[in-house]
Amino acid sequence: MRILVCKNYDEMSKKAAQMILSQVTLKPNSVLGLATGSTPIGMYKELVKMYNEKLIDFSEVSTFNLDEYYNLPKTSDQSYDYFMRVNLFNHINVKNENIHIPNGMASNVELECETYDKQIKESGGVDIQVLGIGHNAHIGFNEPTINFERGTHLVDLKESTIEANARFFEKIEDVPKKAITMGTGSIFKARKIMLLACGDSKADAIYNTVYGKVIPEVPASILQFHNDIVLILDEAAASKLNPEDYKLV
Ligand SMILES: N[C@@H]1[C@@H](O)[C@H](O)[C@@H](COP(=O)(O)O)O[C@@H]1O
Repeated sequence: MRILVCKNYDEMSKKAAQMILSQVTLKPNSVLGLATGSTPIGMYKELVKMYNEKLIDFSEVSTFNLDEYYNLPKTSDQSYDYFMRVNLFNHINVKNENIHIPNGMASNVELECETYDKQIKESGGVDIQVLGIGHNAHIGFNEPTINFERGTHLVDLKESTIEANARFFEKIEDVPKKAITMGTGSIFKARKIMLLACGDSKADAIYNTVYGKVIPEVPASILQFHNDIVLILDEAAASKLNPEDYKLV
């Protein structure tokens, strides 16, 4: 695991955007695995800036998002589809047909999950997967559980995740109780993984991800086994790590 620690959120966001820039420059038809949550918003802002400065071209890029709430229409301003359009897709030249986000309103969820996995495979697989992390070390919406799920699936959200995400909704009762998420297995298949975390509320999850046992109760711990993973953290999220294990950037 490579761990880079940045002074603050803005530096973390810039570093992350530079990695996407390098990826897309080297391979213009890259397949990007994208994440939602508040953590990557700064990175998306940087990417939009780079696009406006003509430093990056998304015309051949494909994207696959990690997850979507179940039973929440795309048009809801809390859907991840809406989030991605507002924070990134509406501002860059990615082609609509190259954007993939699980359909949380699918009437046949099993088929939706199978199709999503098939589409990832047919695209050639994810070149770089962006991840945030939940307080309980969930990645995508892979909650702590008793086994690592391979592919895209429907998941029951933990009470703590519902509480953490309630800040985006008017009231906690409005937070969906289920979501469709890529499996830990699908995430792990990405050629490169970049996990972003900021703030001291993520310090324990990061500590367990880096030093803990590799167990499905700590979903992100499986990343210890990936051979091309970088954690980009701010100082607060890295505060429980041994400074010998990271590089200050
Ligand atoms: N499904 C998303 C995750 O992909 C994200 O990593 C997590 C953390 O979000 P935040 O970055 O807002 O802390 O939130 C949600 O649960």
